[in-house]
Amino acid sequence: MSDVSPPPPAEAARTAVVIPAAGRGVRLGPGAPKALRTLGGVPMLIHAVRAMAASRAVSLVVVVAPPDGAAEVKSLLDTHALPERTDFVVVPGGETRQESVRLGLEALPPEYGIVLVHDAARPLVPVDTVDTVIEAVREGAVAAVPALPLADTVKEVEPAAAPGEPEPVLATPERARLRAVQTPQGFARATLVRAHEQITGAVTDDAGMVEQLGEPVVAVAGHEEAFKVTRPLDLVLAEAVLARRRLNDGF
Ligand SMILES: Nc1ccn([C@@H]2O[C@H](COP(=O)(O)OP(=O)(O)OP(=O)(O)O)[C@@H](O)[C@H]2O)c(=O)n1
Ligand SMILES: C[C@](O)(CO)[C@H](O)COP(=O)(O)O
Repeated sequence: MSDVSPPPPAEAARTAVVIPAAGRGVRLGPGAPKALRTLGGVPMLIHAVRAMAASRAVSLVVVVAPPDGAAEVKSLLDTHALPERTDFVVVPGGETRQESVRLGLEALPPEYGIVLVHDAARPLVPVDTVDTVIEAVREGAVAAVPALPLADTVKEVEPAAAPGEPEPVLATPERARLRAVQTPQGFARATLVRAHEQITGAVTDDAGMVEQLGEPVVAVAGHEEAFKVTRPLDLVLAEAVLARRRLNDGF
């Protein structure tokens, strides 16, 4: 598998990526904002930016930095090697992921018809997954999400009133119909912008907002290495995946 994708067809709509990177990383534990913590000595955000810029279809990456960290993020982008064919913009983020994505969308120049949203917290997504999402949108999907089948059985419960109390199980959804969705999620820009203008309730992903508009969303093949670094154990896994890649690449 190459770590850079083939060039896009000349007539394809231009594609930009918004990377929300403004979260604190509370579940990861005390320390710097999650996106600025290192993996293999390189900030997680830089891994995520490189993963997006590895797609030749991507010509702009908008990084949504921690609200007081835009200068630091700009300096990180200046001091790490990144492809010259890609432009980079940094904007300060907001209180929630949703608000951070909206601020990133507002920074997009008009010529970008396709927008991907990718968590800085998914630093190791392979370029093939990025290209699969872009391809689905180019071929006419309004929204496309990378997704994987589940290994665990999932239960719907009545959430406990206090932590540690038993939770009554309400239902067991049919696992074969469930998917764990990842990022980058890809969109026709106009639809994603409309979703961020109209949908105000709490959501956990951008595709969910598009679903609330009544627009169709398709799931495409995700990848195990696109996992989200959320808790301390995820960092251990991410370091191991990175070490294996470096060994395979011979550096
Ligand atoms: N106000 C926020 C909150 C989150 N994010 C980003 O959204 C992505 C997914 O969020 P998550 O993994 O939940 O990150 P955190 O919010 O940092 O984690 P936690 O909930 O543990 O604090 C991350 O890249 C995070 O930086 C953001 O840009 N702005
Ligand atoms: C967008 C996302 O990564 C899709 O799985 C996920 O919903 C983000 O959730 P988080 O709690 O903000 O990390």
